[in-house]
Amino acid sequence: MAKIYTDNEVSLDPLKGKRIAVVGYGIQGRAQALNLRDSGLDVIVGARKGSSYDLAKREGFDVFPIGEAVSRADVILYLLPDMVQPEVWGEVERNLRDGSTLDFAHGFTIHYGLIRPKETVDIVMVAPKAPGAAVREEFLRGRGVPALVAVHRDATGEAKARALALAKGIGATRAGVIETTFKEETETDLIGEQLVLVGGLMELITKGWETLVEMGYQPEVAYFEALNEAKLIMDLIWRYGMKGMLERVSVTARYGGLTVGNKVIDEEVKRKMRTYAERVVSGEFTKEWLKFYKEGNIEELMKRIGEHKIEETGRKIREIIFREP
Ligand SMILES: NC(=O)C1=CN([C@@H]2O[C@H](COP(=O)(O)OP(=O)(O)OC[C@H]3O[C@@H](n4cnc5c(N)ncnc54)[C@H](OP(=O)(O)O)[C@@H]3O)[C@@H](O)[C@H]2O)C=CC1
Ligand SMILES: CC(=O)[C@](C)(O)C(=O)O
Repeated sequence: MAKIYTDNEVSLDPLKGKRIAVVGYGIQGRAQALNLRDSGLDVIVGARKGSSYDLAKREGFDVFPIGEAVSRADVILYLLPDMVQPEVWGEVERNLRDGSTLDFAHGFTIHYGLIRPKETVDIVMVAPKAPGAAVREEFLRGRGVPALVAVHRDATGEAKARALALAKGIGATRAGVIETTFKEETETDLIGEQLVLVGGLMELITKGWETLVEMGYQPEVAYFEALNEAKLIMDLIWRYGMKGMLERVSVTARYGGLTVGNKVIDEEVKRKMRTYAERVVSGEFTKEWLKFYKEGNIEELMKRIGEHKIEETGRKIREIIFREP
């Protein structure tokens, strides 16, 4: 069983008296900066001029150009998009102080050698296993989201203590933090988001919805069934596990789910999962993603699902379900 660090085992002391620069005030940057500040730590933000810069200012942070923020900090959270990190790296590297700690929320650029920090800085990772919105929302509820921590290089002799303190500062030790490596976090995160969390879920839901609609059922009924209720069932699995969920749905659903589910998501699906997982480990996915990032257009890819009929149905339903009271 992996060692899971929890709140009472971890101290913020390694970060006391240290200035933290959060570079990038986006999905993770904003959530982590707000949580760290609420935890009583000294936080500044590094951002380019634009909407994130303006938001960070509005939310009370001292905001600096990225290089200047880095030069002022002892601990730097490098929270730009993975593919952007190498492009901005020069401005960061020129301003990194010896003995500082460089933190990542995903191991991608270090694991694949896209950036190579100088020997005099720590390289650590605190990777929330959740979207940024949940990192903030759970923190405000007095809870936290689990995270992974890793030390790629310990130049200061304090790298792990600082990483665990960062995990505590964003609230992750309230849930639990597992120590890993940059390799394990990077590969499991890429595999998990492709096979299950993003790719797998989108396709399972849309193909379930399409099946119902093509059989002549109302799209809205199909949406309630295949998407809206999926979240509620997932909540049960999240809180009570698979068996706990089964104990909280009808006996008919229990039987149907247990006897049909594994015929739809069968061994052939699992074989394909393994194929695409190996593609991550071999580096083939990253090579393809690097090429697409340079030559392709992610917005074009987004259009494919954004224009899917389920989205049209969903927009209408969400306007009603989430209407202001
Ligand atoms: N999204 C998530 O929930 C999770 C993300 N992560 C990891 O966290 C890290 C940050 O990702 P995420 O928060 O999604 O990033 P975002 O896509 O939210 O972008 C973060 C910020 O980067 C800024 N930015 C984009 N391009 C540039 C540029 N060329 N120069 C300067 N600033 C730029 C944007 O500011 P502007 O407003 O100026 O465009 C934006 O605010 C990544 O390593 C990611 O893998 C890990 C777990 C979950
Ligand atoms: C939210 C999360 O952890 C993801 C899906 O891996 C990501 O956004 O990179």
